[in-house]
Amino acid sequence: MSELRLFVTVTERESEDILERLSFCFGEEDYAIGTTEIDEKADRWEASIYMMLAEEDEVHQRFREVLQDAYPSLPIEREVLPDIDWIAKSLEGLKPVRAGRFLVHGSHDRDKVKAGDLAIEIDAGQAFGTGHHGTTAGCLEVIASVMRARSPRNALDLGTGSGVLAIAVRKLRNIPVLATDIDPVATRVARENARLNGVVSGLDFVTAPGFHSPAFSTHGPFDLIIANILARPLIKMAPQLVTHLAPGGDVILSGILASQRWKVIAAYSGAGLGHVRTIWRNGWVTIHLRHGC
Ligand SMILES: C[S@@+](CC[C@H](N)C(=O)[O-])C[C@H]1O[C@@H](n2cnc3c(N)ncnc32)[C@H](O)[C@@H]1O
Repeated sequence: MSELRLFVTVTERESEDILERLSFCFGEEDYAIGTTEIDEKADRWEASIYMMLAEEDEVHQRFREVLQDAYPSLPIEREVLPDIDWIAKSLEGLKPVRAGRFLVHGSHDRDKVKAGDLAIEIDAGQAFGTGHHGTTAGCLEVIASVMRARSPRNALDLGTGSGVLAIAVRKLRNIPVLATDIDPVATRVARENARLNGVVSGLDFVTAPGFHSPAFSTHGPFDLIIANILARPLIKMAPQLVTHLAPGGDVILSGILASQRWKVIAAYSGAGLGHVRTIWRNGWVTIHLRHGC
């Protein structure tokens, strides 16, 4: 059965407000809700809610009620999402992926890199992170926007997997990056990927569960922390993660299903971080938070 997206096109500030209103109305129900930047210069954003086609009438009616007070004449648009072609999907792993300014590709696709692309070469292997998963792609997109707007002096990639996110940070800015993973195979693969991508110096790989290593104090506190793990461990480690964050620092979290995002945001608000934005990719969300905002 087909899926549908109902959305409104507004400014960034309005999209955040509408996201709040939608979550208040739809609460713990199983609808994915999200905001997406459409045009940075024109400050055009979409606030969307996703549902099955059969639920459209009821959700549309409730969406209209949500908008009634503050945005009575805002048109609600609709988009029917394509049914997933599982055969094509199984071939996706072979294709390069674009996210923000990055093109993540396998070694067989070097010729697909165009001038202006920030290319990261990762072959599917023993560690997670080829760019195809919604969480990796979401992190890459937010990393690109944070690096555009801010000037972090160092970064931590917690749960580095293939090393793709740490490599992305180094491709954008020549700052020291600590990349850690609980899995020693991942740190070995990530180190090898960094070498393949020509970003060896300033990038340290350490095997450690959570924050259990002296490396965090030696390299931190960090202006930017990226952690693509899962909602439950992220919630648990919120207080500890924040102690390794520099004042005013940015945090990018992923590995979170759309329905879990409020619990994650609440845990990090409780630890002193403000929500900057949430982006949605294939049912997964990536959350950008900032200390003291
Ligand atoms: C979803 S993958 C993310 C990989 C890569 N950063 C990306 O975005 O594609 C999560 C990674 O976190 C690691 N991991 C899971 N729990 C961890 C923990 N408590 N401490 C450190 N790493 C952890 C896993 O071994 C895995 O490599």
